[in-house]
Amino acid sequence: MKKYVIGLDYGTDSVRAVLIDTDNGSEIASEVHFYKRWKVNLFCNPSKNQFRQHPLDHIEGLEHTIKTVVSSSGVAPESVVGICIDTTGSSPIPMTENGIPLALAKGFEENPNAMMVLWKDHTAIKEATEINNLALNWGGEDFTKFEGGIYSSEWFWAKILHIIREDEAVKKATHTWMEHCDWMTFLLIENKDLKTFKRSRCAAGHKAMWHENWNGLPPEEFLSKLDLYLADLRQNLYQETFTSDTVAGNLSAEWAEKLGLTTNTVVAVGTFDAHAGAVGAKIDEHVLVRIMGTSTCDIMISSPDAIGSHTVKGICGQVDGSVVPGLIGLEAGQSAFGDVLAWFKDLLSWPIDHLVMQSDVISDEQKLLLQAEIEANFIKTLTAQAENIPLTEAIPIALDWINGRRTPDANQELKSAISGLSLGTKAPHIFKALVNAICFGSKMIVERFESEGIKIDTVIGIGGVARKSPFIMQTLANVLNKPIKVAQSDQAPALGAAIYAAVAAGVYENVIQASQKMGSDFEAIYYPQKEQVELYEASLESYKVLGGFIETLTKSENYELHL
Ligand SMILES: Nc1ncnc2c1ncn2[C@@H]1O[C@H](COP(=O)(O)OP(=O)(O)O)[C@@H](O)[C@H]1O
Ligand SMILES: O=C(CO)[C@@H](O)[C@@H](O)COP(=O)(O)O
Repeated sequence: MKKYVIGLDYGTDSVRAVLIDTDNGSEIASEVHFYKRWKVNLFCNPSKNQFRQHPLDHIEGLEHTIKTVVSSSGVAPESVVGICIDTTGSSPIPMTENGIPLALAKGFEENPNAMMVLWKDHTAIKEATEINNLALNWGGEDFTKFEGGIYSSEWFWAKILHIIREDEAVKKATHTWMEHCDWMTFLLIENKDLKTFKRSRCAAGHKAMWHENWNGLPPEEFLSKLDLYLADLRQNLYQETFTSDTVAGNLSAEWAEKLGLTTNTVVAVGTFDAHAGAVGAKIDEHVLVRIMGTSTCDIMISSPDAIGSHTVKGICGQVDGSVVPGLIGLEAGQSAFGDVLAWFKDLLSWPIDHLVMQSDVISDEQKLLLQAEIEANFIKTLTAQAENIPLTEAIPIALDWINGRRTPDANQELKSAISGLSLGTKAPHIFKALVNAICFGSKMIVERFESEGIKIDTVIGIGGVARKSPFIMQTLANVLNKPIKVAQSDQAPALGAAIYAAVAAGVYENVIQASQKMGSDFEAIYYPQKEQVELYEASLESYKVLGGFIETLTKSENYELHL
């Protein structure tokens, strides 16, 4: 009997499922579901950097996408041998004693603090600073050392600390917290015992300071210095963690029926989107896989012997088995990549949204047509014009820190800046400056890996921007001065999740073997252009000077008054 697996990828705006043939990785069916509540900005407050998602958005997406790929593929339910789920992270969810997300419990349905705190929520900057100060000064082990030496407000403990201090009712009603990838996995399987449920190594290691060296999560002695709540919570979390080639459990009878599958299907331990994406793109040692979409994640793997006891500074962690079991997974990234350009598009759209679309001069029907035309050509036209501006023309210098800086050296308090504006600066000049900025931010990550002794031979790009923008990919190849291969798959993270599912179901012996057979091929390669490389080197220096200036300004005593 032929065997199939399902990979599910929960992104920022939507969830995608793919049904994959385990023989060769070919995609038999796929389906996307956009989160309904999130789409209309419910429970979010961007001016406070608050981004929450309702668990019903995730349940609806789970049911719709899996049901659709199973029925549209026409494969026999019993031939679907495994499922694996990846999600964004750190995206923790408060859970009740009965193992349900708090926002599904009576009285908490509309409370954003009872919902999933999305990776890009930066409400916990103060709490992250508190964790960093304690880790450095408490006189014991520095528990941030395998997480780049700086704990981020995007991560597990900082977010929890923030919520429980803000909301007494949520604090009282919450029994445990789960990463999004763990909750989705827990939901599908038969075993509903919170104590024995297998949590993700990837999530725990990169975001919750879990490490074998200190036998799991940071000890109560450390957590209690932050808040007694955290020390109590630790008892309801976990000690052991598992890699995604492991079976978390079999599909429950209830979900098998809902999805049109059988209880023989195994569900693998959950993971993060970027790490799954790297597997979908055939990651290997000395290969940097960049997942370039709303944000970027930069993933590498290294043998434990090569990395030894060295801790790489300023990245989002090095974790045994977070990508490939047996190897150390390294993660870095930018908090905004495509989001920098999405912000600019939004800014330029203001007169369209507030004047053109409110005008009585054109009919509603014409407005709809106009809106569709603008949407189809907005980025395309800016790109075409920006591409034609030579680098020798005055182009502003911008920073990519519009949502703070994830790496190198996390600092989510930083903001973006643009310098070098003149009366001659037009929108395409600023667009080009922003494209340069996101590529310079990428270069800083590559420089950090290399200066820390992690050799990069090949760069692979996956994700929306990698596939949709040859302009950005060419700029990136010039800035990095390295060729970049772009993976063919539209759904590399979901494909990577499917690869984990195939190993968990016993179809392949290990992740590398399965990834070689099932991983994505490549559709394009961008080579650096010599003269451009030299010109970009000069602009990179200006980016570093501007960055240094903004960092100093942010630290200065009176700066907040000017915000
Ligand atoms: N042609 C393009 N040029 C530049 N940015 C783009 C282009 N197409 C999409 N984007 C950006 O890509 C991001 C979405 O990336 P995608 O990988 O599809 O989603 P996600 O990161 O949520 O998984 C958005 O920020 C969008 O602005
Ligand atoms: O930070 C991580 C993983 O560690 C990502 O989940 C996060 O950047 C979100 O990724 P997307 O930009 O939505 O693809």
